[in-house]
Amino acid sequence: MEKGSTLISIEEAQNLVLTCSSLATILLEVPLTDALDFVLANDVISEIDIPPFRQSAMDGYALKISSEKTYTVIGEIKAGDHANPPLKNTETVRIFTGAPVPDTADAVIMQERVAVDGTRMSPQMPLVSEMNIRPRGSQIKRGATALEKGTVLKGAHIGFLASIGVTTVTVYKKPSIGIVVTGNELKAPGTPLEYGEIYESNGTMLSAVLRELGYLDTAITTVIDDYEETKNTLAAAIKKYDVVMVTGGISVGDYDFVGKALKAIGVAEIFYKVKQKPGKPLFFGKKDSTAVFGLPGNPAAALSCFYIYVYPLLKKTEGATQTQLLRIEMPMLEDYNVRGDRAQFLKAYVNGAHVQILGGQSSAMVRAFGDANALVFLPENTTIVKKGTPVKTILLPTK
Ligand SMILES: Nc1nc2c(c(=O)[nH]1)N[C@H]1C(S)=C(S)[C@@H](COP(=O)(O)OP(=O)(O)OC[C@H]3O[C@@H](n4cnc5c(N)ncnc54)[C@H](O)[C@@H]3O)O[C@H]1N2
Ligand code: MOO
Repeated sequence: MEKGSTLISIEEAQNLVLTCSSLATILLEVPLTDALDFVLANDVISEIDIPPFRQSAMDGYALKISSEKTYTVIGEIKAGDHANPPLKNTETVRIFTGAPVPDTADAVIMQERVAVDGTRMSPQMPLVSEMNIRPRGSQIKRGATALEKGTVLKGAHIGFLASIGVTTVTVYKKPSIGIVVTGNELKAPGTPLEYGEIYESNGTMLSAVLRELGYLDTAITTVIDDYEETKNTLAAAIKKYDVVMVTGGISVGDYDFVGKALKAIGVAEIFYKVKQKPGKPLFFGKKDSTAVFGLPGNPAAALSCFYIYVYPLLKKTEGATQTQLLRIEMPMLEDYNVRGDRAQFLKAYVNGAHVQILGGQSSAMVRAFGDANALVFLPENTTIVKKGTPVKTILLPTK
């Protein structure tokens, strides 16, 4: 344990974030076409069978199976036709994929497996009852749950809901998110840098990452290292947004005003400092219904804390069943010598059957995050991880 501070464990911190976050109370009815990335607030019940009729899965011939070797072609049914001709024992209809299979037919034979001579059709393979016919309701039955409450709507879900005729869905309102970046050294890209200055990138990065995840109600505010200004800016952000992420100014330096300012404006500290690398000085607190994260100023540390702590809170707030990023075990591609004794999150690339720890792990360097599709978690006091050893691998969202 560090002198003069109480570092909590990663697990403790993650649990505190989840127990202290509350579900959105505002529900929205949105057109299905605008529902991507929202979370369903109700189960969606299908009002129809899908497919709504017995449907041909092949281009071929629909028939009633008999002992006859040859059938007479009496017509044709294509997708979208409403015909339902009664078939006698030795009759068949030409049929196409997606077309309704006549009630009297019990098999469809694909056209590659028949011999045709004028209106005479002879199957060239054994016929099996209901072959190449999609039963009515085989994808979903009327009255069944199509999608459950808590589902994060992806493109495929939107397609599935469209297929059962849904036009609007009830979803949780997504949290609004204020990003406050602190530091005298920060300049907006587009202006020349004076000695000692850097370009502001945390706000731009976090807002882009939020956009990737479907959070669009966000804004960035910049504040200099001044106690009064920090207090005023944070108080205004906390009043306005459901979640506030501050970056920088959370460590122990004389000009790190964020902690003091948050306390002064009445943000209750839930934890400050976590036994992890990067992101040791992470702060989490609450004021009224607003969750406040003090993220480290170092860009890669800020992003790492975003995925491990802020992401689950956002997901829980918007009602998602799955709040954590997916975790798998993957064998290491190469040996890795660990620096430091804190538990670590390392930028990594899952490549087929292995995971590779990327170069450029410094929390000041964000480049490797761009190449990463995962974070490898190594518990505290790990010294070396040998090639082939399975490690906990957290998959980053891909877009
Ligand atoms: N005496 C100690 N010093 C530090 C400790 C410590 O325990 N004792 N912890 C170090 C660790 S770990 C981290 S992480 C940083 C966190 O410090 P802050 O959160 O207070 O961040 P700053 O000092 O304001 O900035 C750190 C670094 O990041 C750059 N930065 C800040 N904001 C932005 C931005 N919006 N865009 C781009 N870059 C940004 C800033 O210029 C600094 O270089 O504290 C260590 N120190
Ligand atoms: O923990 Mo700091 O977040 O290493 O960079």
